[in-house]
Amino acid sequence: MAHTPTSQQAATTTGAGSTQPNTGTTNHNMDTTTVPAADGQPNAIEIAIYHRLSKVIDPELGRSITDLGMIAAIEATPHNTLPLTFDVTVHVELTVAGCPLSKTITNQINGAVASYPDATLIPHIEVSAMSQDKLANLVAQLKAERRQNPFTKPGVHTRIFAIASGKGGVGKSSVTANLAATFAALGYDTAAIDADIYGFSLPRLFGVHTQPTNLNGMLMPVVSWGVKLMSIGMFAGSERAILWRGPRLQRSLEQFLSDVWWGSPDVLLLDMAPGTGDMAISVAQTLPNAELVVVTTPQPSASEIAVRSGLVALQVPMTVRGVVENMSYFEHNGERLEIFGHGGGQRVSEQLTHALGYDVPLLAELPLEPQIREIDDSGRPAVLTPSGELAGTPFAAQFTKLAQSLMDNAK
Ligand SMILES: Nc1ncnc2c1ncn2[C@@H]1O[C@H](COP(=O)(O)OP(=O)(O)OP(=O)(O)O)[C@@H](O)[C@H]1O
Repeated sequence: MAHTPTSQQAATTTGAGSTQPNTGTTNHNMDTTTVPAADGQPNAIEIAIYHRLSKVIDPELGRSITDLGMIAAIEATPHNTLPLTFDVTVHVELTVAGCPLSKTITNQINGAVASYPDATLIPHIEVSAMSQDKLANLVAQLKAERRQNPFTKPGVHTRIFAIASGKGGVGKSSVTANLAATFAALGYDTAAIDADIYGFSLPRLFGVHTQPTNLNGMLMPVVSWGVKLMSIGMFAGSERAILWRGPRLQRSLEQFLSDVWWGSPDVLLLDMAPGTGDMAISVAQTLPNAELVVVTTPQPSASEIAVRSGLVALQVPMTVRGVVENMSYFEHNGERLEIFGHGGGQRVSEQLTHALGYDVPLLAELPLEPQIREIDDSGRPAVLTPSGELAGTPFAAQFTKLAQSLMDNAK
């Protein structure tokens, strides 16, 4: 049962007969009928706590936990012995039992209750899972709001960069991972999709060993190093079969877009399969806003095919934003050794500029560094320090410049 606090320090009674806490932060316009008080009659502390909980955001859905219906009940009762102290029990219903982020959410709820300024509150958090019906309603509501592919709606501001290469092994996935990590470290809300469905690399490069949470058929991207990620490589056996409804693999991208709750990222990167294949056409059809970034190494065998991967823009309405040359040189005793030759990136830039009729600049020339491979393979993009900040290395500086030039460059 909920009790109205008796202390004037905890609450003041308004002329309308409703009890309001005397904190300047209270939302006096809040409809108190929505406050799930245990006895249906919310008291001042319960109203104030509900308001404070409306600021707690579910990390996966990016919505307030009160909007999501996750607060099932709040009960504030005076403490048995301590004066001006209340026990506050918050009944939280998570979307899925054993949700990996439950600790984050409950810690935030604890903080919101314990830091209440007008009385001493002792938090008690009771965690359970939503009923199937409630969850189904919530997912239906979220799906209705989001509708299909969220990146093609009018007014969507997400910049989408498809990272392509002609040849495999030139470092396209490594560039995607480091660029995504750089965007996230610079403060952009960043998402990345492994569109390389047979040769997926992003889970390894980001050290992801967990599966995305499946909310009644809507998937939550896995967040690693600040980047929202989705890859076929995150699914094992039977789950993989569920994700790939039917044999039409080309639908994979559409499914990643429409079946995953992305929120509203500033940047979406797609790690494309090597080659000039169907996926590029599929991206152009599904994401008409996508811009292509072509990765090559300096050697002609890579750059010739890289040009072809950029020429897909002649067939579909897609802009090639620029070229990145990877493994350009190896620095040894202050000397730059051009192990894979010279000029591949520049050649791709010139040929695409000529063929497409607009400037396709060479955006970066990245070094070959064994350390980069070692760090990438350890599950941390090499641009980041172990604590997740941008490293103070020339390599991280080059990626920062690359990220900024991509964002500065108007579509
Ligand atoms: N600049 C670099 N210096 C050192 N190693 C690199 C560099 N870029 C990439 N690598 C390493 O080269 C290998 C191939 O890179 P990556 O997997 O990113 O290539 P890819 O183009 O995506 O290939 P595929 O499409 O076949 O998966 C990886 O082991 C990666 O760590």
